[in-house]
Amino acid sequence: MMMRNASPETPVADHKTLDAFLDGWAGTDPTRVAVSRAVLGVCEAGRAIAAIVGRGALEDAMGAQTHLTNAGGDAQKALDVRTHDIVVEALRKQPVSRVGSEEAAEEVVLDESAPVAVAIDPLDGSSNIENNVSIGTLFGVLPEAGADTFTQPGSAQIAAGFVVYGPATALVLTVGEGTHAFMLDHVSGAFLRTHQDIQIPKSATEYAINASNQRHWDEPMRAYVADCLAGAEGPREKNFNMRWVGSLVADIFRILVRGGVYLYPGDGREGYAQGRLRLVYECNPIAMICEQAGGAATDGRTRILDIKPAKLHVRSPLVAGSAEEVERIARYYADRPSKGASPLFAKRGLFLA
Ligand SMILES: O=P(O)(O)OC[C@H]1O[C@](O)(COP(=O)(O)O)[C@@H](O)[C@@H]1O
Ligand SMILES: [Mg+2]
Ligand SMILES: [Mg+2]
Repeated sequence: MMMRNASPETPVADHKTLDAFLDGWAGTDPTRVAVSRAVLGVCEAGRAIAAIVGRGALEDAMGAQTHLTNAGGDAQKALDVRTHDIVVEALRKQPVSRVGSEEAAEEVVLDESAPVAVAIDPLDGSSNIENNVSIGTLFGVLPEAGADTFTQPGSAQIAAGFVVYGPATALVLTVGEGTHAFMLDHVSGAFLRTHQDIQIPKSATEYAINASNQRHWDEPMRAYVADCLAGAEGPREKNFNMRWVGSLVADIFRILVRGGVYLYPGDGREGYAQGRLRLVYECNPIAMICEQAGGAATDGRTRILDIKPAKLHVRSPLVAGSAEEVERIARYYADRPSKGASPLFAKRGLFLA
């Protein structure tokens, strides 16, 4: 992992506690104190969820279908519903006005006099719950703005992060001053900083996409991936590797460590015109984390953090990770019509290298 200002005076893994980090950032500023407490609330929930996930199939309420669906039309699994309840109860103890959750059609109002709100995906990577593969919790902290709270653009976020329940339970966090990672010490219960001021490598030789949807993708994405697949003999003149965990948090953690791009374009399947991911509690937190780590995030054309959501559960395509690669993909979108596949367009990729 590359570190900004790395030098003998700047430790890369100072093991500072999350509490000390947040105290240092917040000081006595009332909004920052509330943001810090909201983050600590998510982490309290994260500790509880990590303990459940760590027991795997020994736990009852995990990957079983509930026969319920969420606002996005996804079938809810037992752990989706259980983690929603855990995060809401943890945030109820903090100065949080409302929670906009993937697993509740309407926002959950807690205390309208509180200064900040939390947008959250309580359980990211639901298809991996029963597979013993990393899953996570994704969140953004927004200023309270009444009925308009969750329709603020992502640039309004004061903090964003995710907890990934993998071999280690890790918190990736930004409060607008770089992106940092903390590992959960399961013995003490503390989150300790292990990655200070993460910098995503600018260029990439690895991409993450669900390639089984290739025939449904829009034309710019098809052309981009075709050029990557052509490798050293193609217009990019270098070989690419591909990884797809199927849990956004795990794919982004890898990109923070070694670079690359995460891709979920709009596609031709019914309901997928804007891709699969939700703007407010998935794309926006990831975009702030990536930008604060020197990376970038767009919907292919527009900076994610500039998009004004029409409502809480709207979807958005996502292109996130290494800055130069995200910019290159934006050129594929700028140079191509948004619809229609043609071998001519596939060739035009040659001119974009
Ligand atoms: O199943 P697909 O189409 O490959 O999509 C996988 C993507 O969907 C997600 O699972 C969506 O998140 P949820 O699990 O919270 O619905 C991402 O974590 C992941 O990157
Ligand atoms: Mg998710
Ligand atoms: Mg989810």
